[in-house]
Amino acid sequence: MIEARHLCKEFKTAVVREGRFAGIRTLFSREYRVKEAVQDISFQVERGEFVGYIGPNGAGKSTTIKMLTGILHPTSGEVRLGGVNPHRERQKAVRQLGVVFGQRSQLWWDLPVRDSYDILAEMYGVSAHEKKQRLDQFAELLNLHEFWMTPVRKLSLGQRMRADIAASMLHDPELLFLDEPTIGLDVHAKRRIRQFLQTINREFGKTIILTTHDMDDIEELCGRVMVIDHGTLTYDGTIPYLRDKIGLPTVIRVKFRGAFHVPKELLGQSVAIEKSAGIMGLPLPSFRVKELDDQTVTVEANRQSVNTMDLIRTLGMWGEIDDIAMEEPGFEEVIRSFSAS
Ligand SMILES: Nc1ncnc2c1ncn2[C@@H]1O[C@H](COP(=O)(O)OP(=O)(O)OP(=O)(O)O)[C@@H](O)[C@H]1O
Repeated sequence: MIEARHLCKEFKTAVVREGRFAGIRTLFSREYRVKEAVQDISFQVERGEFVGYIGPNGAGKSTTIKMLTGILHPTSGEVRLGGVNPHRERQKAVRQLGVVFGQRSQLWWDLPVRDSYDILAEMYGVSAHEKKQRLDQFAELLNLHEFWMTPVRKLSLGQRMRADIAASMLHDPELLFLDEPTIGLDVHAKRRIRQFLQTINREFGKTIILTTHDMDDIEELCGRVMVIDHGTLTYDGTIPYLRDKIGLPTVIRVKFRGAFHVPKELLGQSVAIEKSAGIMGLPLPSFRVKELDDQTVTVEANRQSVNTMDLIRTLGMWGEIDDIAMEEPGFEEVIRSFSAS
């Protein structure tokens, strides 16, 4: 559905001069600074995928999305959306493409929401019957009825986002690009938008690319995640694989029944697991005792190197285990650690 081949984007900005008449001297300056915002990015997205596109501020996410949607011309490289080049065949590309920028609305500020849909339907050649059918469906899924007749400028941020997402889907595109659609929204509004996106992906088979700083969005919605940093793609795969690759420790809380004994000197220390057959020359797998109280011991272990059953067996030697809870590292932590590494 999407094919990006060796995409690059450079921005040239004039070097700002200092001192007297700086503004005028800058205007006539021939000195430029080149920013390589996106450097040689290639990937493919299949029909029906839900892909998260994430990275730190200034990494190049919006620039990539703008190139994919045909808004920005790449300095070099090529994009194909369902076989169509969005820069050369703009009209054909926009028919199969919906775009939502969280920071900017595509609706008419002073018109009631419903009127904006009438204009968009006219622009995209959507028949009255199709428009009604789709709007009925979206109105129910996104609860648009509550602000149907309200001018866009009077909508809350959550309402505006819902109205914008419905607008982007009015011509029934196969592909939806969303740039920060949940930015600034409360938990309730985020949930509603996530549910809608899930429905159009799973039930209607739409392909979705989502850019967000909200890691819960990514974790709840995306089967695949692409990480961009300093303009280059640093990861492309699933979330569990990314977690494994980083190897952040899993936190394991063990509650004991009755008396148990953990030598106090082990607190904060690494404890080796005496497992059956270690590999010659390699250190024994270990875990770290993080906290200790009357009933529970909290330990950290890297599940890449530690077998959970071996770990539980070792903890079982300290007392009778009543309950075990495991906490995987949060996705945000995984990404932070990935970018730092
Ligand atoms: N029109 C432009 N002219 C010059 N530099 C630009 C332009 N647009 C973006 N940049 C620069 O390109 C780099 C990538 O910007 P981009 O907006 O794509 O990042 P981003 O990952 O979307 O960031 P954020 O999460 O903060 O929105 C940044 O260093 C930015 O300053």
